[in-house]
Amino acid sequence: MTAQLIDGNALAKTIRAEVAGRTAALKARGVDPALSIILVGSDPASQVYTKHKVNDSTETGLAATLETYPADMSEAALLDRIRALNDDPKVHGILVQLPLPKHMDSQKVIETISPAKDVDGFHVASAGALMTGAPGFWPCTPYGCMKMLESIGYDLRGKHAVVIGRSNIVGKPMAMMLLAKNATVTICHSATQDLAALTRQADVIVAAVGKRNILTAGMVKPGAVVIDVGMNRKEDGKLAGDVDFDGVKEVAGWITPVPGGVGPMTRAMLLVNTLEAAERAAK
Ligand SMILES: NC(=O)C1=CN([C@@H]2O[C@H](COP(=O)(O)OP(=O)(O)OC[C@H]3O[C@@H](n4cnc5c(N)ncnc54)[C@H](OP(=O)(O)O)[C@@H]3O)[C@@H](O)[C@H]2O)C=CC1
Ligand SMILES: Nc1nc(=O)c2c([nH]1)NC[C@@H]1CN(c3ccc(C(=O)N[C@@H](CCC(=O)O)C(=O)O)cc3)C=[N+]21
Repeated sequence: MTAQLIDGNALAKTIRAEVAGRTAALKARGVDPALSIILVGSDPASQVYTKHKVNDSTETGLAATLETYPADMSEAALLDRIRALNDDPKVHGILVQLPLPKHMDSQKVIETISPAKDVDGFHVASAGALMTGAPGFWPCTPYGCMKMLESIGYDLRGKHAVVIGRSNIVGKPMAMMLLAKNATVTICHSATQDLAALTRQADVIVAAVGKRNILTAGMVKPGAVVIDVGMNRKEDGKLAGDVDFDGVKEVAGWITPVPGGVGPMTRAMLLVNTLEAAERAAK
């Protein structure tokens, strides 16, 4: 193996410790940072993820409440519940776990969350703030990827970053964050022609597609930094990313594993955003 590993578990642990310290300081000033998580339906994966988020929060001293509702809850009832949380000064962050049941309009639900409490960073106002460089919450997954690059002291200025995937929650905000650090950014998607020709020119590659082995060794320039956002279930039930880890690690300079890479960082950045929301509310 030539690549050095960027350990998401270890970095997330450091970040959680920082959050715990800042949370204690805020509590000493009489503000109890609080996150409300809403889960609609009983998707097993979502149940596991939301439980993880509650445990992470409690561990760092943040108060997290998980509200679960039946899959047939009406959209109107969910919007009413979000508005009540918007108006509750004791609640600093609101997260509605995705995906929502099919009869709901996810974007409408997200736009109902107050931007001041949008700790997922999915609101159109949060997206606009990121695009224009205004203060606002950054989506946790790309934010975590930026922290991983920062942790290795990587200077993005003038570097070519290739992002594979253009979703509103990962690919697009990732590209904006890299651009803000003065990288030259290429965004690839399902209609991209000759993906390999583009990735071979990249100093940094972020894979956020949701397909195994979308990035293989022959597509990577020696020494490049490879960040794997993908989460796929293998036939044996184990998690795998979008990157052919065993092949790419022989070529890349740095690489993130799955599991233990971007996933734990996403959860850590949710805590950072929630704490930030509480600190802003306390001002
Ligand atoms: N680690 C973490 O914390 C998180 C991980 N994830 C994981 O990251 C992955 C991406 O998530 P998300 O952005 O929500 O997914 P989406 O399905 O919303 O987006 C996938 C993107 O990949 C593009 N794409 C599909 N096929 C190809 C291809 N052959 N070549 C190039 N691009 C392609 C799509 O292009 P087009 O737009 O043209 O359709 C789309 O832009 C998933 O595996 C998800 O599970 C997501 C969130 C958090
Ligand atoms: N409103 C909302 N916000 C989200 O941020 C959100 C969401 N909905 N819906 C689902 C996706 C997915 N997501 C993950 C985050 C961390 C891990 C994670 O910690 N993964 C561990 C492994 C966990 C395991 O073993 O299953 C790892 O990669 O090491 C996984 C998935 C957040 N999402």
